[in-house]
Amino acid sequence: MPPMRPQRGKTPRKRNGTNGTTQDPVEVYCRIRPLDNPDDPVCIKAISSSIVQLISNENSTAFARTGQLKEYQYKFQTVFDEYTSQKAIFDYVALPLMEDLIHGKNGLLFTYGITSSGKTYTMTGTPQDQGMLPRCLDVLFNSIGHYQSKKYVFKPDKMNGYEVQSEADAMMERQKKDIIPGIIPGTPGNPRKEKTDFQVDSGRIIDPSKITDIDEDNTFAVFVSYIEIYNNYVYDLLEELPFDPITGYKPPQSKILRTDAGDSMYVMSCTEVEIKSPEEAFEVLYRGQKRRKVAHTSLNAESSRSHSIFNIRLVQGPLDIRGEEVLQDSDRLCVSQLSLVDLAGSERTNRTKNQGDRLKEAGNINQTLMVLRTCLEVLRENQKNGTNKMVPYRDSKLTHLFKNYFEGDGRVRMIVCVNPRAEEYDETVHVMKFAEITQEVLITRSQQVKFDIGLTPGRRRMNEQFTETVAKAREADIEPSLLPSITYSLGAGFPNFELLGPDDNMTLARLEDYLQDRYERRQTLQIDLESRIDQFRNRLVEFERDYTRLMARNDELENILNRRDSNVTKVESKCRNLESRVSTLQQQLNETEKGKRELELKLQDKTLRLKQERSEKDRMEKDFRTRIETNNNHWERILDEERQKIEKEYGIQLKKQAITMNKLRDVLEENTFKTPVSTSVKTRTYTTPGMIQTARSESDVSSIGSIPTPTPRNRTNSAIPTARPVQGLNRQGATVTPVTTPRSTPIYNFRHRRSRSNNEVWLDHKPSGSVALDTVLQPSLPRKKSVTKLDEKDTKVATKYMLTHQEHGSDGEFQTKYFKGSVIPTSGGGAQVVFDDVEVHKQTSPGTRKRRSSCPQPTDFDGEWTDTETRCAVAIEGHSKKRSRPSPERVSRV
Ligand SMILES: Nc1ncnc2c1ncn2[C@@H]1O[C@H](COP(=O)(O)OP(=O)(O)OP(=O)(O)O)[C@@H](O)[C@H]1O
Repeated sequence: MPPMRPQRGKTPRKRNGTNGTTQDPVEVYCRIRPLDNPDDPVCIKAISSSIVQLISNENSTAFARTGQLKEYQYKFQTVFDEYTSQKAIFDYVALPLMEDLIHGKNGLLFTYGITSSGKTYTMTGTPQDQGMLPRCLDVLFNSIGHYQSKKYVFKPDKMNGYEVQSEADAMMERQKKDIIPGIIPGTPGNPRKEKTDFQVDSGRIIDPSKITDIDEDNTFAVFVSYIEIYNNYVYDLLEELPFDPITGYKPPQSKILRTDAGDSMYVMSCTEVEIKSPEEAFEVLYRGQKRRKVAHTSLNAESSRSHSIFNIRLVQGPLDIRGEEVLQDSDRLCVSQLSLVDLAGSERTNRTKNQGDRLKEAGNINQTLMVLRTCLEVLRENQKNGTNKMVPYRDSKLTHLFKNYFEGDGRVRMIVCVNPRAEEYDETVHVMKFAEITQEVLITRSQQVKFDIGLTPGRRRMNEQFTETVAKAREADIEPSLLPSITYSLGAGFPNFELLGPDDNMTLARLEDYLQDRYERRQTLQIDLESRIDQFRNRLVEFERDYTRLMARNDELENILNRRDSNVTKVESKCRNLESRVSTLQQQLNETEKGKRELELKLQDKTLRLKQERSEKDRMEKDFRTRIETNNNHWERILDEERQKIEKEYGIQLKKQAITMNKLRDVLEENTFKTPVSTSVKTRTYTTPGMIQTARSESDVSSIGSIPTPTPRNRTNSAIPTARPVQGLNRQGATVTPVTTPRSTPIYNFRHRRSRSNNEVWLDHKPSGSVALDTVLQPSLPRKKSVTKLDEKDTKVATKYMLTHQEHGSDGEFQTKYFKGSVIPTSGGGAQVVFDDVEVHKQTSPGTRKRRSSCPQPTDFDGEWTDTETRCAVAIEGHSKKRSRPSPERVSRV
């Protein structure tokens, strides 16, 4: 690499023409902070040294949207789990940036994450467990140690650069600023020193790391500045605020960003404090922190409400040729800068419940982070697609200030801080996505800075050695020039040999002596040097031999170590796999148990409902039975009443008939006329089987309005005995039991018998209270007159008579009986009804109905019913033509 001139002291500068230069992605690290309560569920865990696993939960938005639990894995440069110490993180992340700083390169380290994820803790830490920032300061001062320049030798030029002052000027300024104001404590030039958290007596543990690879021919000065970006305004946290005895300190004014001559961004008139020790730096840090906007929120007791930027600037100036003083040339200065940025945490206002100022702050914080994200996205897109979209750096102060870093003027590292609490899942997903984008942004690698300005290297050492030797010689009262082998100096400067004239032999002799002396000394030094070179070469050979041996040994050990490391890695990855499997299984077990519990609950619920249904059914059944019983009773009572009424009427009629008969008998007796009763009875006997009612006499028929209720029959069709005399045949029509009651023999006038043609007129007698049936099967009465009460005149027009009677059957079903008969006029001018058919309609509930088998059982019928012909006839409403004899009781089942 060609030697480079150190750059002039500026903040990172945009480099043009990055073609051909190496680019590195932004290095992103992930740190998972420990839980406040170790038993809390987590949403993220490290599954290897570079991979984290993010797992959603039932409360997450993703689960609410998809109903599924999701798992994502994200890869980082390195993942630091909750057990990683601050020191380890510093060594890994910040120490290389410190090396860069000392080697003249710029760096940007920022912490990013949601509120309370440990950003401030990682950046600052506590005195007992310091974060990146105090450790950086420790390491810096450990490294530059006594190579520091005297105070005020380097001086900020207020335009983002530095000037060099002579030792004398610097001393004057020291006296003016530090020594004189120090006599009067508390004056503005020397603010009263305040004890800081990080002071040694507070138990602070100094980080012992040191960077040894340092250019000793340079002299160093450290400057720090501390700014914050609050609500998109830049404030200088180290600014001395003007004090008014009445109103107190004036509020700070926001600063503006400017571009310097080299196109680099800087905060104009920002205070830069030169510090000579870490303690001085902590004092400054503490002073700034007191001014920083921090507030209590529901998620963090001390939540940063602003983005804070702590800049460490290292100014390096080369020593002069003697290695004594810094070269008085500002162009030879090299300034490098490390910016340590503690971003404010992104937060969702619905979670923090912030109001007023806090809400406004949160809005600004989120806005700035959003701009940062957009800038990185555009940068990535430009780099990937070769486009040249404008990156909106100017949309926020933060991105505007760090524009140069993203355009390739220093190394950029980010620590993504994560709070593993399960509740933080939704926000952590966004953080992870941001980290993913950031890792894809490429930054041009800074080139190595060489501090070669053409002067002999090792000047400082030589000068120190010389000064030391001279001091020793003076102590021993020896002329330093007499110690050539030690001092390696040709002596004091060339004396003033001014020739007074061409004959000034004395001066010439002195000059000759001087030159001789100088030549001899040179010879001596030469010989000494050669012998030293020989010695050195021998030692070098020895070292080389040792080195080769040690290298071989080192290789061996490294191999062993690598093997061990790989074993450890394997075991670790196995452990992690097992752990993740255990947790997956545990999760499955939990889910299964949950499902089981739910099913058990459902079962209990169903059993309960079943019980309720059963009890409801029982109750309904009981209710239904009670209603049937009540209905039965009701109908029985009505029928009873009806029967009694008819009987009563019938009794009256009988009495009347008896009187008439008596009168008639008297008349007959008087005329000595004898009626052949038995013969007439015989001739008037019906031959129709199934006839269940006989007319008694003409007077009986004339009072047909009180037709008696048909006599119920038992299964064998034998009439159940009633009080009234009945004459009829059994179903077979074999047995005729004529009633031999001479006085009540009905007179049947065959001349009045009407034909059974289609001109039949039915008298449909439905006593009031009959229930209308909506069944399919209904008696077929083509022409009919419906009456609820029988009137004598109705019998004059009707040829057929049908009485409807409804009751509950033996099985509890509702049945309707239709008693059918022919209305036959009597010789006396009245009418009689001869019942020749009974139709029974039974109505059964489908639930309780017994299903008939397709093949009828013999027990369902008796007698003639079992033959096919009869069975067919049964199914037909009306009368079969083939049936010559009407059955006494036809049963139509509905
Ligand atoms: N690695 C850790 N070890 C122990 N405690 C931690 C760790 N990280 C964070 N904490 C603790 O968590 C709390 C919140 O941390 P911190 O203030 O650093 O969060 P933050 O991300 O800076 O939040 P904000 O963005 O609101 O400022 C603090 O009390 C801190 O001590």
